[in-house]
Amino acid sequence: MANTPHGGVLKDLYLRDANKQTILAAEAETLPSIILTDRQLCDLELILNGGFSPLEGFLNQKDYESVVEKMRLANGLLWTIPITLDVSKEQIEESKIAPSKRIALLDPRDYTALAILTVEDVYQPNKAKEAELVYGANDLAHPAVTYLHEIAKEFNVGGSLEAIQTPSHYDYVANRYTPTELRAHFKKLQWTRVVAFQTRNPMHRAHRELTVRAARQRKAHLLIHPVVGLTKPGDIDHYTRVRVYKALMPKYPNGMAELSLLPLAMRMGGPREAVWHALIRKNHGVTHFIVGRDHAGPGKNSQGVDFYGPYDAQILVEEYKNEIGIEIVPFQMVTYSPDTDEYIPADEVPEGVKTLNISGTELRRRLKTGLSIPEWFSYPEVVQVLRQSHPPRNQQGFTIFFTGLHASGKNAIARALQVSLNQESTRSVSLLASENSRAELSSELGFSKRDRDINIARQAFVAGELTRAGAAAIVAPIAPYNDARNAAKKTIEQFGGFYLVHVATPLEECIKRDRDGIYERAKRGEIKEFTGLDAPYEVPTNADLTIDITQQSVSQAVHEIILLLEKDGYIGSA
Ligand SMILES: Nc1ncnc2c1ncn2[C@@H]1O[C@H](COP(=O)(O)OS(=O)(=O)O)[C@@H](OP(=O)(O)O)[C@H]1O
Repeated sequence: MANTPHGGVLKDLYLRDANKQTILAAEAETLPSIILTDRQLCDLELILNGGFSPLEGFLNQKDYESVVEKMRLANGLLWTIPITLDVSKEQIEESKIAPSKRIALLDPRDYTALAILTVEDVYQPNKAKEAELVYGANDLAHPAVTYLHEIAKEFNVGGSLEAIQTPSHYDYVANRYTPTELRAHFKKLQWTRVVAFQTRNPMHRAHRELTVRAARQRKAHLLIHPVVGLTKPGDIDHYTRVRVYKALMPKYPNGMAELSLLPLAMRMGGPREAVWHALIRKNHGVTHFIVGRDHAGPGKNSQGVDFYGPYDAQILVEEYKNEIGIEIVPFQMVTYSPDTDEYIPADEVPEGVKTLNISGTELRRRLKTGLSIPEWFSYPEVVQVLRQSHPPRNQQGFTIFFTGLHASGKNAIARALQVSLNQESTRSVSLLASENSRAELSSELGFSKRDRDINIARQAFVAGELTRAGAAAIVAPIAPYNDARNAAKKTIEQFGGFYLVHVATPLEECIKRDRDGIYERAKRGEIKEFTGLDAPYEVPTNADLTIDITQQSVSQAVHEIILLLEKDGYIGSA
């Protein structure tokens, strides 16, 4: 028998409202609407499918205050994380949001109406108090507190929901189960005792060992139930993680474990989040839930101290275990003993016995540099998935971003660099020459600061996309302004390497080298706002390389760039 939902009844609003969905969809067309944020979309999905039972909507003020202060809904039922629909003053005015009004809630990706909210109240949350009581500190080092203060809007709208349709998913659709579907699946498999494992990270041998031990101890089957909604900023993307989980599943004995993806927006709320996670699993029909060390931990606060103690989450779930109604399986991380070639719980390691571990940071370093990842740590199939998503530097894309005055020689160096890089067979090389970029991307733009900034942003966008795809991009605009160059760096470096090369040829030399006589025309006033004459060139202070073509040949300049790329591992074999 699957576990009883929290509050006794599974609030599957899709099932409840199935026979009026056409009418609701037609009504939604006539209503004012709110376009949901990514987090609100995740929350909505779990309210509508019963994952957040007993909630049937977003918290009204009474429930919100009670959850913040007492970890309970106003009716006394345990609930630890406030699930709120935040809106701005402008949204309230525009959509005339007020008690008893009906509002359509739209999917931000395609504006499909997913639900209708009947407004109960509109209230202003005390964000500082929420941060203190729910997350333990009003400290912006906590991602949920940053979200609260910097992303969430000023007001909350409370009210009940009617379900029109589920948000569409286009990835791993077959692995996504609603609570109703999961309960039916357990029934079909004749699973009665199920221990769920929550994760937002890739899984390796230690996790397989830990979950099998938990199943063995409780004579239960296993549900691997990872979060694929929103996790901690900087986490490995869920596409990669799901491929990892799929590579890991065959490592369990046949029939022991199932994988289901949970579209949850995590808050990294430690102890309170652990209780919330347990309630969500209970709603999915699970009977046991693993709570490990530092469950849903956000890391360190602004003083460099951990927000929560490593076992705070275990302590809180233990305190409320009767009300949660799911058996908590507290678990120590397991660690590898090379002498006996086995994994043992960290607290059972005998005195003096050597153990090995690889931290998440160390793993990321090894992936980045292409260093080996030992078999005792992970399965070759898992490592292969991680390597595909984290190719070593010599397979990653990069951008060489030249900046310098007209006729500084940057175009000649850029062209020579393109030829030189073409000798390598590993990447395609794209040169966005200044004249091409102006003609193809920015033909309507002139040379005001605003127009130049837009021109640079467009080139950065294209270079970023090329870099993301693993290519080498070379751009060579004048790019006279610091802020535009810095913005370009930010756009591009999230996808791969970025190098700013300043071709620092002095103005007098540029004028001498200017065969087309452009500077002469500018001096005569035929061209206005010309960089170096009557428009500024802000000399970069953060260039990765500075070249002066009066001192160096084109060949030498290209070689210096090649040396830089080699040093960082972008070219040559690792
Ligand atoms: N007012 C003014 N100021 C600077 N340059 C001017 C101007 N008007 C036209 N040109 C010609 O346009 C080329 C520079 O375009 P960019 O796209 O590189 O400029 S910017 O980065 O947007 O500032 C540059 O050519 P190249 O240096 O050969 O690319 C200039 O000849």
